Order: sequence, then C-alpha cells, then structure tokens
Amino acid sequence: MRLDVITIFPEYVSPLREALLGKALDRGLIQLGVHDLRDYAHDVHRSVDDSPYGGGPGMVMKPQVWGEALDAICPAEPTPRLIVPTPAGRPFTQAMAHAYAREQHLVFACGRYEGIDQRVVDAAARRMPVDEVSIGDYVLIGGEAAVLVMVEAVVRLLPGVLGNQASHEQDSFSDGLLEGPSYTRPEVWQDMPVPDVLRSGNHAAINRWRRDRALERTYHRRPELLAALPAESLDKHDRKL
Ligand SMILES: Nc1ncccc1[N+](=O)[O-]
Repeated sequence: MRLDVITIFPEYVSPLREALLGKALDRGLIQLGVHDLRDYAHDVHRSVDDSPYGGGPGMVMKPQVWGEALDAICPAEPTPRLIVPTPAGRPFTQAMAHAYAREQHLVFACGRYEGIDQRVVDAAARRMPVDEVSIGDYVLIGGEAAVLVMVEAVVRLLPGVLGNQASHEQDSFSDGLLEGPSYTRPEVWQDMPVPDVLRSGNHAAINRWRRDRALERTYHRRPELLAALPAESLDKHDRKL
C-alpha cells in the first residue's frame, strides 16, 4: 500500500516512520510520501490560505495550491482514494479502517480546521473517490493528528504488520463489543489476584468469562453498540447478563 500525506507541517507526521509503522516501511509493506503543501505555493510568501468569503473567523486554504499539489501527487491511473480529515466528516470507524486497508493508494490532505476551499474537494471528486472523515466530535487545529490516528488504524490491519496476525481479530469492535480486561503475571499484585478462571485452563469457561466481561463493559460504556448488534449475535446466556 502507498500512503501520501500532504501537510504544511511535515514534521508533525514524522512519527509515521517510527516503531511498527517504521518496520512496515523498512520491510516494504507500505510506501510513505510526506509532502509540504507550501512547495506548491509560488507567491513570495508561499501563502496557503486566505480570508473566507462571506467573512467569519479564521482562514481558508487556497484552492490553487491544493489543486496543484493533488495534481502532482494523485496519479490518473490507478486513482488513489483521497481522505480529508475534518470535524465535518463522516465518523471514522474500524469498518472504514478495514475498507481502507484494502486500498492500493491512500492520499491524506491535512487542512486547517477552518477548512479547505470546498472546490478542492469538488474538483478532486471528479477524478477520484474523496472521503471527508472525522475521528471525533472535538476540534483540532488541523488534520495532522487525525492522519496519525487513521494511518495507524489502517496499517496495523495489513498482513505482516502485526507480529501475531490473530491479534487484530480479537480487537475491540471486531465482534461489535468492547474488549474486556486483560491480565498478565504476577498472579497477585497489590493484593489483587488474577481472576481464577483465567488460570483454569478451561478454554470454554475462559471464552465465556471474557465474553461476559466484554458485554458488561459495552453495556456500561457504549450501550448504543449493544443496541446496534444483530439480534442473532447475542445468545440466551448473553441476554441474561
Ligand atoms: N476533529 C478534527 N478537527 C480538526 C481537523 C480534523 C478533525 N478530524 O476529526 O478529522
């Protein structure tokens, strides 16, 4: 998979070259291009934004600069998927992370939170799929942090990136529930023992216990996820909880 990130703060996304993502880069599982949007601004001040038509606070990013950057970075064939992080976007979910993990080429356009001139998205949508996506209902200064979040969620799903392939099959949300509590050695810590069932070796009982904890946690923290579960995915034991 190829990933390109366009931003006025290239150093902000340098963590993408660290840790597991860095290893995925070294092993050629992903290719990463980080592009400074200002390289496509040709006026003496290399300005990338201007005041909004209709007035209002903040600045809006200029269409010409983005247009030139996207023409240079998004090839005609195969067209990439353009992802624009914005608080006004569709909520980013694990399902979207899985869908993006199947793409060959993703381009992330990091804008100021006041936004990018709408015509940039409209023009790009004429020749490639464009998703305006939000990572949450709060306002960041720009899209860079959202790109770090989305790239990590997507790249960890690529075959070979996580050591133990199974680890993302048990992710929270993979079965529609939040993951329950986890424990490791020592057996007792600060007078708190590890739940006996987890040391019993009885895998049926362990799976049952884990599902019960996941259901309880989901019920208390994210009841709407329970409500969204297909009826058949809850057995009669689940319903008794
Ligand atoms: N929440 C956000 N705030 C600013 C830019 C992007 C954002 N987002 O969620 O992708």
